[in-house]
Amino acid sequence: MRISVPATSANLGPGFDCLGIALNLKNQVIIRPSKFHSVSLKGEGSNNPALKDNNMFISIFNDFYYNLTQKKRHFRFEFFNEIPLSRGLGSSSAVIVSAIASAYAIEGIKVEKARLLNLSLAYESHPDNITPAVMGGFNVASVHENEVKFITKSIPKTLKAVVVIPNRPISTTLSRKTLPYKYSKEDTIFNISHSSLLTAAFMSENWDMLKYASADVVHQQFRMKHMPELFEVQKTALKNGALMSTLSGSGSTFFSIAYSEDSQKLELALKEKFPHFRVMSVDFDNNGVKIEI
Ligand SMILES: Nc1ncnc2c1ncn2[C@@H]1O[C@H](COP(=O)(O)OP(=O)(O)O)[C@@H](O)[C@H]1O
Ligand SMILES: N[C@@H](CCOP(=O)(O)O)C(=O)O
Repeated sequence: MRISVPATSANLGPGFDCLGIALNLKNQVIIRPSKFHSVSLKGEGSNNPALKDNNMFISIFNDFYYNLTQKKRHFRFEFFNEIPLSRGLGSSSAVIVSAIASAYAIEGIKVEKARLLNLSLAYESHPDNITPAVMGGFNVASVHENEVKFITKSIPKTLKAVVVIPNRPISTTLSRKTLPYKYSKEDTIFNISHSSLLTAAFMSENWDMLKYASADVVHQQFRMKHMPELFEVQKTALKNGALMSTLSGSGSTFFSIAYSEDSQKLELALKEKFPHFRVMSVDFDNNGVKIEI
């Protein structure tokens, strides 16, 4: 059985914990029953010993597999990872979603995407990464009475993402602890109105509105001040054709959207100015998690 799951960029500026989008940058895993437990890792994280000895995918998969079957079996796991760890591209959500989906799929049990999403919520309480990881596309997601309520919109091929990935990892859990405990009424109104405008812009494909609607005052400035070069990344992106440019999740990646015909110019400008960062143009993903038996 093979399963693939996309990277995700959460928040998109003002939509803290509720907006997210899926990228065609994927983790894949092949799982086969085996006499012994074994793991092979290629790509991102392959030189990280924790991923061999204490792998979050394997522990979530084993828990779900045991709860579903009451059996303990051995498997061979072959991981091919494209999503960098702890860079704000939803690596943990990708692991959670794909581990739960695999435990069901390997037993031939069908699980609806909405159910998979709600099972994933037990491991990540904010739904802005897990929803696009499951569904693909742009997503607005809220937790209402312990259930994720969401609306998905496909992204047309005329748009591309350009990501700038610094070498520095940032743990989402730690980064959330550095945010203010309280916000003023003005800042709250600012973010609610911008997040609503941004959602309407995606839904109506009014791409020229993204630049204004993607402004945020609740999290980016507090996170970016620990890596001030990111302010320069944002300025350079907006000067070179980005329709919007925001911190991806909790960082350290910076995420921009451009018309496909402008994305190469944007990628080159960012590569030239920030040669020490990884810069890539990436298509959007409109499928979400995919399972092949
Ligand atoms: N491919 C992977 N395999 C196993 N665990 C992973 C993988 N990718 C991420 N993780 C786990 O998720 C953690 C990163 O989560 P987090 O700080 O939320 O970063 P991100 O912003 O990438 O989601 C890692 O420290 C690791 O425990
Ligand atoms: N809304 C969350 C999103 C975290 O995304 P990640 O990709 O950094 O895990 C936050 O801003 O903390």
